[in-house]
Amino acid sequence: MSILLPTNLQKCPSLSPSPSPPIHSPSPSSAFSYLGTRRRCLRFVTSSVASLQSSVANGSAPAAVVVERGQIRLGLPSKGRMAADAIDLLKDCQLFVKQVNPRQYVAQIPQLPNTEVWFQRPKDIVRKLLSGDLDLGIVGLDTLSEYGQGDEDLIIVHEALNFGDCHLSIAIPNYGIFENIKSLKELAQMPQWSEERPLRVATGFTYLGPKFMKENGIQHVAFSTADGALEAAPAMGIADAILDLVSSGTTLKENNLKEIDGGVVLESQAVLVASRRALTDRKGALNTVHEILERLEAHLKADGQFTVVANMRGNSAEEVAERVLSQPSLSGLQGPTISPVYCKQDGQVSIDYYAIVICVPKKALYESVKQLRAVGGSGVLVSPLTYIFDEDTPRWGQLLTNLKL
Ligand SMILES: Nc1ncnc2c1ncn2[C@@H]1O[C@H](COP(=O)(O)OP(=O)(O)OP(=O)(O)O)[C@@H](O)[C@H]1O
Ligand SMILES: O=P(O)(O)OC[C@H]1O[C@H](OP(=O)(O)OP(=O)(O)O)[C@H](O)[C@@H]1O
Ligand SMILES: [Mg+2]
Repeated sequence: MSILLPTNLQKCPSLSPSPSPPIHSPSPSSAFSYLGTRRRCLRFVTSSVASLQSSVANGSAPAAVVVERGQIRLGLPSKGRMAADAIDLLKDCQLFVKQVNPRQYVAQIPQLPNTEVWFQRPKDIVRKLLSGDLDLGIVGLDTLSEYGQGDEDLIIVHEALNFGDCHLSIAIPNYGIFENIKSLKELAQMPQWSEERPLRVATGFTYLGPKFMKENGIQHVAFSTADGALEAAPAMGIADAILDLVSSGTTLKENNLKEIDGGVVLESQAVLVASRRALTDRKGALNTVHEILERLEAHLKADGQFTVVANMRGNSAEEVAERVLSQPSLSGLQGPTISPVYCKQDGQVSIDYYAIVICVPKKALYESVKQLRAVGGSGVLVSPLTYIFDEDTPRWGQLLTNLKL
């Protein structure tokens, strides 16, 4: 298996041995002061030339010490598909990112006064988490996996932010020698591939691609890389297959390519990621992550649910509860809330109806309405839910365990 790296990386001057640079001691200063030589010097404090070389080769930044600074830094995608959705998600959590104009790369969230937002390309968010220049970030799992390369410093705090859905998948032409190939196994077993003439795969994922092929025992593979429009590579004769992100599948279809069984490397969506070092060593980082996580969980949990209110005739709250709970989709989050509906008839206050309130998953709405009707429910009102704050935040407990706190 071989990887054809872009020539600029092969010739990168940082890959050749160089004398040790001077060591500068870190000093607290404004965010901007770390963007120049000072940060590069700081990195050398903990990075040997050898580890720096390997970091440069795999595209990640070397590990750094936690430099003191007043603000927690959250990296958000500066452009592309994820940018607007990330800001919208935070807005839905009542965290309003105040960006004066789209070309300004730093912004504030008034609700989190100790936190500043830095807009960066998704892959740079991952690199800067690793180098200690960011503490938290929102990126796609694909980008995190490719550029994070399983680094233990990266902790996924929330793995399903509900946007940026796509998968990383191998695709081959649906014509010629590939016409009847339907699976990765069949692709690997084609007699065409040998040491001298490997299966040529074009991809931007030069870490995940070879790793996946190795894990699947596929030997005769060579990777080439490009920044985009990879779907053209097979028709141009540059590659036999591609490994790229797919969401609607339109680009593959329009370029006469198909996915194959066993060819999905990764299912991806946006995730909230943090630097372990920042969470354990940076004052305030853990509190910030707790608040963001609580808001995210409350919003995302509510996002999949409707509140359903209905009236039901009955003799007592218990009797109505039994009828409601006899239906599989009507138990709500903890059970239905049932309250008497007071009516005045002939000067007398009586209770003939009970109001029931339940939360139902959006996908189960119609089924729930049918079940409500089946047990005598009427006047069904459905409204969206904004937040569900549970007693505790499950992911927070997992995070503390992960951090051994
Ligand atoms: N159809 C899709 N194609 C590519 N990415 C997608 C798709 N659907 C969702 N995504 C998500 O959006 C992320 C960002 O994609 P986008 O193309 O906007 O940025 P980028 O590729 O990192 O930047 P650039 O293309 O400018 O280098 C991807 O890493 C992935 O998580
Ligand atoms: O399944 P689909 O919905 O068709 O989406 C998949 C395409 O979208 C992305 O390309 P992008 O638009 O980022 O262009 P690029 O290839 O130039 O990066 C990705 O690299 C695929 O080419
Ligand atoms: Mg792209």
